[in-house]
Amino acid sequence: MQSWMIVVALGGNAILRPGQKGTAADQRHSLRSTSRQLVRLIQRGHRVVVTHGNGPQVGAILLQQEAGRSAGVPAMPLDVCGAESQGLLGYLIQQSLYNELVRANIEKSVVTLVTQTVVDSEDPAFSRPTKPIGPFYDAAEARRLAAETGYHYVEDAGRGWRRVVPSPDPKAIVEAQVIRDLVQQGVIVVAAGGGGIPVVRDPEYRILGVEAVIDKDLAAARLAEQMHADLLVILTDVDAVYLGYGTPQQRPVAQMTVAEARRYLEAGEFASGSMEPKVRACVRFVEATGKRATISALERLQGAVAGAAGTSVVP
Ligand SMILES: Nc1ncnc2c1ncn2[C@@H]1O[C@H](COP(=O)(O)OP(=O)(O)O)[C@@H](O)[C@H]1O
Ligand SMILES: NC(=O)OP(=O)(O)O
Repeated sequence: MQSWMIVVALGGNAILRPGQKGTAADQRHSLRSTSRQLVRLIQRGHRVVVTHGNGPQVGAILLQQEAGRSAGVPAMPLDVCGAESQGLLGYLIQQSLYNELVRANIEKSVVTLVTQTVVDSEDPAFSRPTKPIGPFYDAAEARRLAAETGYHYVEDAGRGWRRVVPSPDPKAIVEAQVIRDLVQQGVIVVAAGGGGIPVVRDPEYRILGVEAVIDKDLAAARLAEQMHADLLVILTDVDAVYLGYGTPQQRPVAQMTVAEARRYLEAGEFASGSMEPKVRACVRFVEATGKRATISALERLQGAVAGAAGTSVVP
């Protein structure tokens, strides 16, 4: 049996299902089946690093900051809210994985690491917010909120209007080496949640948090690259990447080379803000390492790792 180091990026539906409000119980419930799938990988001898999105959660934490203002509670900036979301989700994932490991009679430690991701302070993304976070609003409500707060709202993939914040490109994961050391020791690590807390370097090489939310798929690719992972797995709510998605001619892609993926990206086959960053993340990882990356649904995780389900991106 091959033992791979695998970075698994969990999509939104691994934590919250459509129609759920986002209570702790909702998130615990969804995470139970997610953890079962991850533990099956561990049973097969793979070493796993788990990363996850935070869009709904960091948006909710921001709203809680604003609600607290009237009670005189100081509001925290977006980087601190990102750190809070790593703690919130890391705790739920870590506990859920722990319980599934106990159920499977596997003795392994699980830890969550508060993780920082270096971005470029000159990244043009800072003046062009694109990352949707928090709840969905109807158009009128979004217009009212925009006028009231000065925040930016956009229509998100036909699902409603959401606040958008800057999303700079992740350059490096500050804690990558310690994550790798822990994984080599057999520890299951939850890291770089929400793409990691965005930080910039000053001329003395110190780091400082900045107000943004990083795309978790692009950050997962950086993490996988820095960890020398054997495989990057991006889990979402579709079984594969499709060409002609949403049209009567749509067809799943079982495998694409980096060159083919680039051609499809240029042709606009993948919606920006959803499938486009996932494919781009895979291209980055495969190009940098010569290894394979795969995009699939949570329920197909075992098949996707084996290369028998989902969409594989290969050199
Ligand atoms: N070409 C495509 N093939 C498959 N899915 C696509 C494509 N283009 C856009 N999508 C959309 O991408 C969505 C997954 O992106 P997103 O919701 O951002 O993922 P997650 O929250 O799981 O990270 C799918 O539900 C699908 O509607
Ligand atoms: N940070 C991030 O990409 O979160 P979502 O996947 O929830 O949008």
